[in-house]
Amino acid sequence: MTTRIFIDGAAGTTGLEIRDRLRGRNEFDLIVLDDAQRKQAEPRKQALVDADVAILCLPDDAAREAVALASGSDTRIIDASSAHRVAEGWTYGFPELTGRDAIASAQYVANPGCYPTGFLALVGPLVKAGLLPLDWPYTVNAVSGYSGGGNALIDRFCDEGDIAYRAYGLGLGHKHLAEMQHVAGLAYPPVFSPSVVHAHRGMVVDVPLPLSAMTGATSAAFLEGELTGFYEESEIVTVRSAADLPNELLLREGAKAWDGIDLFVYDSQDGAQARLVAVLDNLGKGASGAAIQNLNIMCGLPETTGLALSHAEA
Ligand SMILES: NC(=O)C1=CN([C@@H]2O[C@H](COP(=O)(O)OP(=O)(O)OC[C@H]3O[C@@H](n4cnc5c(N)ncnc54)[C@H](OP(=O)(O)O)[C@@H]3O)[C@@H](O)[C@H]2O)C=CC1
Ligand SMILES: CC(=O)N[C@@H](CCC(=O)OP(=O)(O)O)C(=O)O
Repeated sequence: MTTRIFIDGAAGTTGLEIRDRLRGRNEFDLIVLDDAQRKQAEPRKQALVDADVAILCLPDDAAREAVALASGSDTRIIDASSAHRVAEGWTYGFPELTGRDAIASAQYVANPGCYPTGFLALVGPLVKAGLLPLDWPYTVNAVSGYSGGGNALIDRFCDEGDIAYRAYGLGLGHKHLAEMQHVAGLAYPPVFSPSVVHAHRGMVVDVPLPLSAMTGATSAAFLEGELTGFYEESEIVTVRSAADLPNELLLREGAKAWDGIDLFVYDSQDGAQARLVAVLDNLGKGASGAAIQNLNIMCGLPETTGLALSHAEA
């Protein structure tokens, strides 16, 4: 029997990528609304109720509305927005951290934000293992491709063709802070500096660590060893070994879709400082790839089915 899937927001950046990845998969039947209906409450409600799994690729308010429209039905929901990531009754859809069993049995799964995916992939296992302190004010510097801002930011970067770099979140209240703090169990929200560069997709999330000043932190070698062990079984997360660290990390303007994530641990010669760095695709493991991974797990399928795990895949 096939699983009926409704992507609410299928015409948007994240929704289109999910639709492309699901196309041709015979485990699924897609419920599709035409352009005249896709924003109307009644057809959306019907599609939400008819679906076995609904994937919300909507702004936060519309995602809350979709959950209300589906209420009372058995429909399982994967929400790609930030509306429910720290909400009661929702399972955080980061299988490597949350555990696959919790996702497999959940009705409501909140897909992680793109920046938190990089931050939590790095810091989550290390604070859990007690190798980094919970009560440290972490900082996060990150760059994203402009597709991270959805159609509106894509249009802006394409129309105003001369924007090379955009720093934002300057009010220090970015919507991803809550999930970074909550999921890692940190005492403080990180100081977060997000930015956008003139590339369609891809992101680098960088967590600097002044190790020698951090009570309760260990050496970079231990951090790398812990991450390597933690992700040993993963086909999605790769920890690059200290012997194999590139001396520059690049985003390419024309990068293809990629659902993996690479983690790096850099340190200074005297071991006093380190940088934890995650490189991922904001639309891959940062959004659509993660949604597909969660969908696979919820449907009892191998978690990497349909994922693009080689850098060269389109
Ligand atoms: N882009 C990314 O890298 C990531 C995005 N996300 C999250 O995923 C969600 C979708 O983002 P993204 O795809 O980038 O955004 P887009 O703006 O590209 O797409 C959103 C889509 O939702 C549609 N929409 C808006 N309101 C309604 C409504 N009331 N009913 C039905 N459809 C509606 C929009 O239609 P229209 O354009 O006609 O208004 C559009 O097609 C957001 O919550 C975003 O934060 C999460 C991780 C990464
Ligand atoms: C470049 C850019 O604008 N990025 C988005 C985050 C994309 C993302 O992860 O979105 P959600 O958390 O809403 O799902 C932002 O900073 O708001």
